[in-house]
Amino acid sequence: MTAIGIYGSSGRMGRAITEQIAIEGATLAGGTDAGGDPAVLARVADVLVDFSTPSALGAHLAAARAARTPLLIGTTGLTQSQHAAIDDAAAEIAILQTGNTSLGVTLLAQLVREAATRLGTDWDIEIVESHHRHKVDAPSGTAILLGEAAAAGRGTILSELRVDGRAGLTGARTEGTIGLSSLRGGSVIGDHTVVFASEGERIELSHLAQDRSIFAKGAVRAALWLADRPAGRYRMGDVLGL
Ligand SMILES: NC(=O)C1=CN([C@@H]2O[C@H](COP(=O)(O)OP(=O)(O)OC[C@H]3O[C@@H](n4cnc5c(N)ncnc54)[C@H](OP(=O)(O)O)[C@@H]3O)[C@@H](O)[C@H]2O)C=CC1
Ligand SMILES: O=C(O)C1=N[C@H](C(=O)O)C[C@H](O)C1
Repeated sequence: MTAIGIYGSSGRMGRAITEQIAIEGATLAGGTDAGGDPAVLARVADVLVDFSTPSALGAHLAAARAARTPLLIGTTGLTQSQHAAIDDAAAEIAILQTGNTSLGVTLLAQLVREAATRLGTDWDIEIVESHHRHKVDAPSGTAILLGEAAAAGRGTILSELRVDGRAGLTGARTEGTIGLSSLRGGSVIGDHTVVFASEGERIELSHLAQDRSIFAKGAVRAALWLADRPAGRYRMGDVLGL
């Protein structure tokens, strides 16, 4: 039976994934938190999931690579150079990196891409996300994922179009840009709305997470799928056939 190791096992997501592994009758190889040994866990696990913190990514990638153990990266707030390090490691092991492991957001990203493809640049795209007061990164990994889907629908990459937050005398909106805005408060698990706004009409595509178990279910499903994959960088869409 496939044994799953968890980096960040005592955190909110680590605990939800531990519960999900038990619900599915899968096997838990063990877990680490700050100060743990990622290399030992990588050697005993068949597949690893990382829901910890960006500063730990380098050590987790190195451990997974050395042990040749596939790795699912759910941690958000990653830099461009960390994405380059993931690409590098994916030449040797199977890696799935995603800002959201839920089925709903994976489908939403497809819908957003489709809408952005069909609607011209006179339809402004704005992404609004809300999360609990403990979240340390903004905008959320999901907002970035949805922004990337919208940008892909417009035939480009998010960094070409992205506008983060707005304050002060900003001037009028530049056509074709994609705005990202974040709210933080209370216990919100994770809400995302992609707004397509034109003259006289507006389309809003939303996903509202009501329980962290949706991420845990997707993470366990993706980890079991990833365990047997050859080296390469994968997406949730590959797991779910979307
Ligand atoms: N992709 C997705 O679908 C989702 C992604 N996330 C992302 O997952 C990450 C974790 O979220 P959440 O569980 O809410 O956060 P928490 O703060 O609750 O948990 C983070 C965990 O990581 C541990 N940690 C810190 N440093 C290290 C380290 N060097 N090695 C191993 N573990 C370490 C912490 O341990 P300690 O307490 O000892 O510091 C803690 O147990 C965030 O980036 C979040 O955005 C969250 C939900 C869904
Ligand atoms: O930190 C969280 O809680 C979440 N993080 C992910 C993100 O940054 O998008 C996914 C989910 O929205 C919950």
